[in-house]
Amino acid sequence: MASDHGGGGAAADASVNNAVGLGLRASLEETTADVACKDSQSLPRPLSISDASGSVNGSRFRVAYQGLPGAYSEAAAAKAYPNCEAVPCEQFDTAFDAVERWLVDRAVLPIENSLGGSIHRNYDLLLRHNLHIVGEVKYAVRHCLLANPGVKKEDLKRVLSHPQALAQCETTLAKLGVVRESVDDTAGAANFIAAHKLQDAGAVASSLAAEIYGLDILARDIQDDSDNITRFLMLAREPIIPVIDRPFKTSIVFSLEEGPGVLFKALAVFALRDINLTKIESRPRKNKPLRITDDGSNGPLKYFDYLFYVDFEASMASHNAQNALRHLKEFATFLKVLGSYPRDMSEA
Ligand SMILES: O=C(O)C(=O)Cc1ccccc1
Repeated sequence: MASDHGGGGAAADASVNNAVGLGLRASLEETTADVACKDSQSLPRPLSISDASGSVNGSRFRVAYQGLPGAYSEAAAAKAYPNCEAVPCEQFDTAFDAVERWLVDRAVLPIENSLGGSIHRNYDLLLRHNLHIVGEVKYAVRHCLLANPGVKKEDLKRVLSHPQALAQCETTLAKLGVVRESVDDTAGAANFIAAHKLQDAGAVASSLAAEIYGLDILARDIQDDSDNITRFLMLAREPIIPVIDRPFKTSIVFSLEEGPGVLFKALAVFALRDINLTKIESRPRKNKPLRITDDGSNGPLKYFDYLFYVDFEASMASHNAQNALRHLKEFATFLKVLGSYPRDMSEA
């Protein structure tokens, strides 16, 4: 399992060491599952943006996630940091702020899914905040169709869930002929239908969410493909120190000049050094969406400006990766290393 904490490996983690110094290290007595299985009345209240008191109340390693207990991000946090305290947050920004303000040690961010593809908004968040990627986990998501006790499939007129979950269950939901409604997280959908005792609405969420919110499971494994893997990133205030004695991955973001072959040239810096790319994603450059160039004869031309997010299989501690990035810097108009971290080699 890929973890930047608790494994005692060679990747010295500056922020974990800080956390230990401040007494924030995870205790071993209570697991995240223990926390998640308490009844919903005693569940931790999600952090909101106004929770700036800095009241770090215990000694456990704290991992913020967006959503309510029973969300898949909570399970991903537990996979990455087995004895952590998973801290539910209303929004991703709250989770990121909580790390920046030392309220928690890590934030978890779902970034891509084998069925639904990239979670674009979360790519944008990586640049908006100044956190570092320190780990990744792949988690096999198994969706259930949930409803209040007594409600049958035929009663359902609408189904609520996270947009990725709805997309991953498209075939099942289309067969049911229900209206799909997007909400912030899967467990939030389960909580909503339970709290409002809805008789005509279901939720797509985990079996744990069914248990927590007292719902019935009408169907299990309703995702379009049984191999439904989501990749989550672990974010911290400080980068980890990369090593070369185990498989590492590095995530970067860059932008390029306009012109023929520029992306080809950028990707060649990796190909020339035999560095394998595992992901490329382009996003509009939000603070500078258009590039204006003057080609002389036709006057000013407007082009869309893009950011390219690339993951490659090498550690920033390797000369190969350093040379590739030095080469890329020669012609990239912007380049940032988002993190160099151990690859999750586990079965999802
Ligand atoms: O809403 C959740 O439970 C999440 O953690 C986000 C998500 C949604 C669907 C698949 C994977 C992660």
